[in-house]
Amino acid sequence: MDVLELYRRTGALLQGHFLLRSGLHTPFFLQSAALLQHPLYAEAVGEALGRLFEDERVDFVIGPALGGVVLSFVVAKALGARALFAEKDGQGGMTLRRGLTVNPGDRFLAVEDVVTTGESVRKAIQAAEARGGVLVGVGAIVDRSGGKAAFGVPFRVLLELEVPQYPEEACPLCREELPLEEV
Ligand SMILES: O=P(O)(O)OC[C@H]1O[C@H](OP(=O)(O)OP(=O)(O)O)[C@H](O)[C@@H]1O
Ligand SMILES: O=C(O)c1cc(=O)[nH]c(=O)[nH]1
Ligand SMILES: [Mg+2]
Repeated sequence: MDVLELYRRTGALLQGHFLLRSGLHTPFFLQSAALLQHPLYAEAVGEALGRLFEDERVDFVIGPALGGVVLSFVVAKALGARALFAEKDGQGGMTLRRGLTVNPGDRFLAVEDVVTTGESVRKAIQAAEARGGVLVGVGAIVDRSGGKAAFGVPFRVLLELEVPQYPEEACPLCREELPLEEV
């Protein structure tokens, strides 16, 4: 599956000067919602990502809201598992709400649309582990961490993307005074 072509085709590959969740700046932003709004593309992505974990006997899939909600659903459908999502808890972490539950010992796969530092998906993992879930893998559509993200379990992705990302003080786009976009 040519994931980058899917982002391009759906207008989800943005170029400019963007502020990332981690505070880093970058000239490239992957707007996954623009891709996943298309059910057929979302389903194809879910099947491709699910296939990478089909031997893991997953009870549920979880992703950090919002980006991880649709993704969790389509991957879970492909794996015949439950689809959960974690939400920001207002204190810097993530939690399960809305009656979503974990049975102690449930094997789970964490999914993320785009991994930059991995902090967001890590918070969703912590929310599920706190309820007794056992992490068996992490999947992402795109890993743009430059090989830095690791979770202590298999981390499998559809696309590894090498894109520049800078701390604010070292950002050349800031030096050029290009307006910073918060997407
Ligand atoms: O690996 P990280 O450094 O944590 O960055 C990547 C995260 O940033 C984006 O989510 P964001 O928090 O912007 O919000 P959203 O999912 O609600 O769109 C994206 O969906 C990932 O969850
Ligand atoms: O790091 C992020 O916040 C991030 C990067 C990216 O390419 N897409 C996205 O939705 N978030
Ligand atoms: Mg997100």
